[in-house]
Amino acid sequence: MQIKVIKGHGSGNDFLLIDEISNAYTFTEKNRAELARLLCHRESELGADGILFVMNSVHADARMRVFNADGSEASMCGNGLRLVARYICELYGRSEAVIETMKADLKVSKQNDLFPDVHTYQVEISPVLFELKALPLKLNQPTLYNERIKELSAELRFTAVAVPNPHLIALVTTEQLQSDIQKQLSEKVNGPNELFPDGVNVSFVKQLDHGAIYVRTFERGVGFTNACGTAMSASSLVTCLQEINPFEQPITVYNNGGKVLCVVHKIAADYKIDLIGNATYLYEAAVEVNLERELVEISDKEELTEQDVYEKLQSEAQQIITEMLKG
Ligand SMILES: N[C@@H](CCC[C@H](N)C(=O)O)C(=O)O
Repeated sequence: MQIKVIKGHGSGNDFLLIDEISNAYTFTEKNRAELARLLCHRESELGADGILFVMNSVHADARMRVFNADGSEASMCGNGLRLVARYICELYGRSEAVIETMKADLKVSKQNDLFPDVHTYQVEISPVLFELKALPLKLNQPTLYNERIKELSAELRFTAVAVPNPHLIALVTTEQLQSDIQKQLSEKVNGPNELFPDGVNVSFVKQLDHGAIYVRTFERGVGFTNACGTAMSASSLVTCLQEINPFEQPITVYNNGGKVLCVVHKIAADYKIDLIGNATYLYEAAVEVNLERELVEISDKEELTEQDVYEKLQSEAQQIITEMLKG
């Protein structure tokens, strides 16, 4: 079969976007998982952290389904949603839209460029759930806020939160960031284990300055990525709860692929987060795929030039991270 894809990224978290609205594909559920495994494989001609399937919705402007590189489906994807936001706004000539995701309909909108000529979108991250059953995390308590998990680390304190995909977050020192603790414990909770039966996205967070943090995430179903949008949003929330950063003010979140802004809102007893960042297209391609024989071949490809300007943002962000982590 021939499939049209757009390869793009949000903070270097890269995706293949497949439009099931304008193209009459007849994918089965099995096909979507197989496509994710085959096309995202880093040794394939494409390679990505996941696939974003854009579909019609009965009650919203469009529907997003996100599949991780290992073929598992995630309930949400913050960086991916910015790409879908751009795609739908451009498709329908709009500056805002509502996108149906697995567990919520989320508002998205076009924003002023975060950096000259970098397409920028804001997406809503919600609902925010602290109940351990929402992740799920099998501990004999209802929530986990800045606490130790003895099976994972004697020194780190973790917060568990679903937005609504599952996140385990620790505020760490530079030494802990530079050690291999994150890799070890992430592999543990994303392999067969009793605590997180569905796996979890694990983030290490370092405060860099007032209103500025660095977040590195090991993503469930993928491994270390350049950035994870829901993780950066959940991490910003954790710093607000710990009174390190303010609610209702932009927090700059640096990551290995660039930077985003997060604004954490407290509405009565609930929280929601605005995630603002790039939605950059790398190329558009037509791909010949044979799922049975696991063959992928690009038949037509148009390289785009947006990445050239994005790299300026990324190198500025990288310099700041290096300087701040030294200090
Ligand atoms: N990269 C995404 C999250 C993708 C899903 C995640 N790996 C999961 O399985 O929950 C983001 O930007 O939020």
